[in-house]
Amino acid sequence: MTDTTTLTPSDSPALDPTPTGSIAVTPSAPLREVGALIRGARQGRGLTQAQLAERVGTSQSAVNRIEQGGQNLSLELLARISGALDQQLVSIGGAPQRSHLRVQGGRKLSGSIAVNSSKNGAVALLCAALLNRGVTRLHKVARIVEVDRIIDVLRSLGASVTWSADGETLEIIAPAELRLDAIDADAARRTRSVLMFLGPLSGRFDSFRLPYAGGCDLGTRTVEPHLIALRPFGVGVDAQAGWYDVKVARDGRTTRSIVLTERGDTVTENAILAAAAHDGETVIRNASPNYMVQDLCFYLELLGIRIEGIGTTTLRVTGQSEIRADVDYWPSEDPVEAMSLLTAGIVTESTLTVTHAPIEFLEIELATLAEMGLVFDVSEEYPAANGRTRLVDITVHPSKLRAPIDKIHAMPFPGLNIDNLPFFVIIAAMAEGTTLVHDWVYEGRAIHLLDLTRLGASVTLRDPHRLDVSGPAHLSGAEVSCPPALRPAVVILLAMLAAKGESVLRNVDIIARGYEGLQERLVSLGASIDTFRD
Ligand SMILES: CC(=O)N[C@H]1[C@@H](OP(=O)(O)OP(=O)(O)OC[C@H]2O[C@@H](n3ccc(=O)[nH]c3=O)[C@H](O)[C@@H]2O)O[C@H](CO)[C@@H](O)[C@@H]1O
Ligand SMILES: C=C(OP(=O)(O)O)C(=O)O
Repeated sequence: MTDTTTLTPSDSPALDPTPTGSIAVTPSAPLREVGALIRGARQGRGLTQAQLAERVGTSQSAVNRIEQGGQNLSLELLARISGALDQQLVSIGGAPQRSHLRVQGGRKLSGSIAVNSSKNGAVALLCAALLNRGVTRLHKVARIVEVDRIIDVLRSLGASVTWSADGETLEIIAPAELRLDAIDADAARRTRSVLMFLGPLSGRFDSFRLPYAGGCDLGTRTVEPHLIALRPFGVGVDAQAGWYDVKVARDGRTTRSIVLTERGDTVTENAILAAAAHDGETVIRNASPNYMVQDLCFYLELLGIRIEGIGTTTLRVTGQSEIRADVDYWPSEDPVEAMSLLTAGIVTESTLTVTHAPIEFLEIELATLAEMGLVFDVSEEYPAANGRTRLVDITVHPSKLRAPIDKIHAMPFPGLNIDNLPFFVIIAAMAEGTTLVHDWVYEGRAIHLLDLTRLGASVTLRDPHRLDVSGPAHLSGAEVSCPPALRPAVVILLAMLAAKGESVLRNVDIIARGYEGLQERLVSLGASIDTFRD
């Protein structure tokens, strides 16, 4: 049997702090049994009720009621608890269950929606917080699974990481002594970002171990650039049986020069973190000036680290072996989420406003869209809560789109963001003519976008990096299994919003890795999306 929660604009499943009026109760699974399942899974993760409550955005007493079977549960809340515990919870009939979405497509969206802070900024800031012996308070961090994974790793190392009762603020206090042997290798292996512990830890330890890094299924992503970047700090890494064995040979130098072999985002962050953790001055050349790197730099400046050249490809970082500051920081808004929401409006031919869009990191995307005939308005700029990032509101209007003359390809910032490139595939599918989309960065991301053909889009693979996309497509509903890659998964969901009739997207849990409440937020704009489990 299938349990279904229907979400429509009028009953969007506000995950209120103490969920009462639930949308649907699983009739076949008595609440007590569900409560016991949650208790078991929570205890298995070594979490207290209060810690689970923080992650879900509810109160400890609500978790207690849920575990006792005394609290009605919506499937949406169950999915959220599953996400917080990183585990499929409800297993009606035995097999572990995954979430799926049923989309009634072809509806226009309307209204306005604000962009959340970014996944990629958040993970860098969480790793950076390890450097600070004072208290770091990060405000409005997105409640996403990727953040939870890093929090799990930080907690396993002995850090105190707590969400405020309103779920708005994350407080991180690094321990006096890190418990490196107790690292949660399981959580660490599911995120590539754990690599960014290399930089901070190299400042504090002469030898340590880190589990291999994970991430989306996008093809091979080497760690070599990270090792090259950290060599000037004496960092040597031996990769063995799922672990990086790291040794740091200190040579007393107080000036270092690093030339990055790739202008990668996390490698730049690792180099900055290592430079911040070491006394003296480090010059980093071929640095990425991308949004998450800037976010990290703004936070480090608050910690007292001097960084010249923020937003450029040459950074001069003056580090300190002892950093102790109590700081509040508001991570900046996510250009990739902004692009996702803009795409929702574009492909459904809606008038939709996306507020709090970080314009510096969307300029090329907007210029490309303008070439494709998109009609849109951009508001005056206003500062983000961090006081540094420039924001705008962007309103897209229904437009007759055409293929651009030239291919669309990504470049390190200030080029078109590689994580925004997949959204251009569905946009190109709605445009008149043929567009060549070139993803030279990832060996295995373009292939996931072939799933759009299931909905009637004309997308063909020239080779693993190049897609020919012809339009305009008249999409119609279909059943698709979610690709194991975050952005392609969201692209398929957005295409389903545009496709006439009913679509089903199976196994959508990966979306929660990088987006907070995406389904609910699309529903609040007029989309019809049901969440269900088999
Ligand atoms: C947590 C985080 O912030 N993740 C982002 C970060 O990952 P991250 O910084 O980990 O990206 P990688 O280092 O894996 O780089 C992505 C791919 O691009 C290649 N490459 C990169 C730069 C370059 O100058 N030349 C080159 O060939 C790499 O070899 C790799 O195959 O950057 C990626 C590229 O913007 C984004 O997709 C990820 O969302
Ligand atoms: C590729 C991505 O992230 P990660 O580097 O975390 O795998 C992404 O955000 O699309």
